[in-house]
Amino acid sequence: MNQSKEQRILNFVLQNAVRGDPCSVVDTIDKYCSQKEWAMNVGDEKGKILDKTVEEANPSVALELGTYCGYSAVRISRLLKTGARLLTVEFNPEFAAIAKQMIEFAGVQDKVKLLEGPSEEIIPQLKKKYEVDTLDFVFLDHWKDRYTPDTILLQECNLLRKGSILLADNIIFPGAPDFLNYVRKSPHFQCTNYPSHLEYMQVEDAMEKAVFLG
Ligand SMILES: Nc1ncnc2c1ncn2CCCCCNC(=O)c1cc(-c2ccc(F)cc2)cc(O)c1O
Ligand SMILES: [Mg+2]
Repeated sequence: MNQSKEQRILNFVLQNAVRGDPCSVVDTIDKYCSQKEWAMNVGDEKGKILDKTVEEANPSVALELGTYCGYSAVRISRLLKTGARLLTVEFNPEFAAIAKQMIEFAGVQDKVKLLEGPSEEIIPQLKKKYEVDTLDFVFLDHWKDRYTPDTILLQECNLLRKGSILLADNIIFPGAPDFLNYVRKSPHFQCTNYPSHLEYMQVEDAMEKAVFLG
């Protein structure tokens, strides 16, 4: 049975990156996906915006929606302080299996908890089942039409606190127009737009930061 693209990306990392070195895993995925096969990792240009936002948030507890191959989970967790943790949610079991191996190869498995399932099921479980009080940082990179309902769900579950930072990928391409409308119109969020480009392409894209005001 021929391999999936995600399996080919993982194999390229296992053969070319340095085990236990998150930066080399991130760079190796970018090398493969810019030279061999495009894939929907956040990529290095938007990844630098992600890095800056994670450093600004300096989170004790971070949530990622949409793990895919684990590129941004490795990218985020490499910046976390001692004792801090990232919960990352993946709906697709094949992607989750690849991401698990990617996270372990990068050596960040002690900082990352991979949760398999749809975001709308996992989010209501975070407090009781995953012992979360509030989230300091949330990276939205899953189904674009889930950004708004999940942002509302996070508020309903009291998972945000004054100053919680949300960062959303793909604001322009594929686009998340209802999310943009929702957070920019809401008195509960202070928004900032970061123009960029679609990963590995010269197509316009952007990220939106939305700080929860309580
Ligand atoms: N826990 C959960 N709950 C719900 N859905 C969940 C989930 N966990 C995963 N998913 C399911 C998300 C599937 C991937 C989401 N990301 C995307 O769809 C995405 C697409 C592009 C793209 C760009 C140009 C093109 F020509 C084609 C595609 C780029 C990106 O940066 C993207 O993030
Ligand atoms: Mg994305």
